[in-house]
Amino acid sequence: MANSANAKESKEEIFRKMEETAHRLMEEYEFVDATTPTIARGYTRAHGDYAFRVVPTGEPIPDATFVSAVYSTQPQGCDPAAGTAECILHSSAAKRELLAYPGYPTPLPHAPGGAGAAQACPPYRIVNIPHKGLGMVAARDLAFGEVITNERPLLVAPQYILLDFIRWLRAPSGWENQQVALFETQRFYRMAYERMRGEDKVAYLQLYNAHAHDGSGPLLGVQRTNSFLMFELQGVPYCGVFKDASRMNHSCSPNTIRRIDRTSLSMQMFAARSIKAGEEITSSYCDPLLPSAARQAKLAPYGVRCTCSGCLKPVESDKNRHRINSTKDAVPAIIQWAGSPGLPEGLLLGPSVEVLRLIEAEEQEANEVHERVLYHLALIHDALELMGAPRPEGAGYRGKWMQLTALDRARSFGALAKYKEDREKVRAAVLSRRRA
Ligand SMILES: C[S@@+](CC[C@H](N)C(=O)[O-])C[C@H]1O[C@@H](n2cnc3c(N)ncnc32)[C@H](O)[C@@H]1O
Repeated sequence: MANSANAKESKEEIFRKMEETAHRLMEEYEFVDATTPTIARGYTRAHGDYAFRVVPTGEPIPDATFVSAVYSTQPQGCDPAAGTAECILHSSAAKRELLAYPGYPTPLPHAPGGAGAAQACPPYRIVNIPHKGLGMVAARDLAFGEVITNERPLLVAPQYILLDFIRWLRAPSGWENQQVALFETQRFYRMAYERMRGEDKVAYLQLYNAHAHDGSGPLLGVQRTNSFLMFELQGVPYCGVFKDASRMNHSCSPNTIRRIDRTSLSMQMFAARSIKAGEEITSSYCDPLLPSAARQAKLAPYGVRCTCSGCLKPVESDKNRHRINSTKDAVPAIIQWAGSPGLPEGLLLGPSVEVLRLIEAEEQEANEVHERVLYHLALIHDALELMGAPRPEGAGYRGKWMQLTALDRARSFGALAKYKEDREKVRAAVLSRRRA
């Protein structure tokens, strides 16, 4: 007992020291924001957005080094019932890029009445999960491809802490620099938080914070615990924090597929396989095809020790996942096989079916390799049909691939066009084989 009390004291002592350091260093600097009348250069105000910067007291900052952030509530005038996201953008160019996305802005896809009845009557409940805090469970049986969440983020912000200003902050050590970076980033977040609707403020602060004691501050702590990567702007990755989707716990064998819809600034989670009522709905916080030990190392900062079937039987699972991960684009090989009379019918079919079987055994249906393998199988079966050796499974593979690509409305049109093109190449190859 005495030992654990000492350990607790020393941990608290460390946190107190971290906070003191951040405060001491920040006393040396003056914080200027858009509401401060003294700000002169570079201050922008347009359409309710504003920029701010941090400057050291009494020192002019060269233009090239000042820190600014553009705050914007997005999308504007679209579908107010679906809410808006408060965006912290690292430059005006980033905002221009966000707004210039083709088709932007649109209402959420899967509007109520369609699949998005998900929102009016969610097919999930948020409940306590033993040893995991809150989590999401299926409120009813869900079929492959069903919409689970269909949500706009509460907050969009750069994935990494904006460290630029540390270049001119003369903190004595890397650790102190880090504390100041966390402290300052929290201030960036405060601006965005103040702009949120009341109910969104409450929802945001109710989210779990796994960074409560590392100097992050409550707003940044929630972002670091709950954000999903959404897109890049000017080469900078941006993440979103979601009221409901952020309640999903981790599994290395997740049962959801995640898609970002940029035209509506939203994210959808779909069932990656059948999910039974009461089953936990999960997402993966790391690359699930990494070896188990590497996954556990990536999950440690989230306080997650995964107990999915892959993590419980790592030797066999690592081997299977390595095999899945080795599946490369086989379209050129399929075309070559389709045009070569000497090659057996089952040459490429067998290995593709084997990988599909491993994907199902390892519950990796959410992985992009799943879509790739289904695509290979669709083309192989197209070739077999043209060779006069049709197999009944072909339509199933083709249908499932089409269902998967349709989940991403930005990509589905191009994917179908590529399929037509590749199928044409396969047809030409089979014809040349016949002539040979
Ligand atoms: C994004 S939140 C997920 C929702 C969270 N459980 C809650 O109560 O709001 C991430 C946090 O959930 C917990 N968590 C997520 N997946 C877990 C798992 N597989 N096992 C244990 N804890 C998990 C960890 O505390 C992690 O930092």
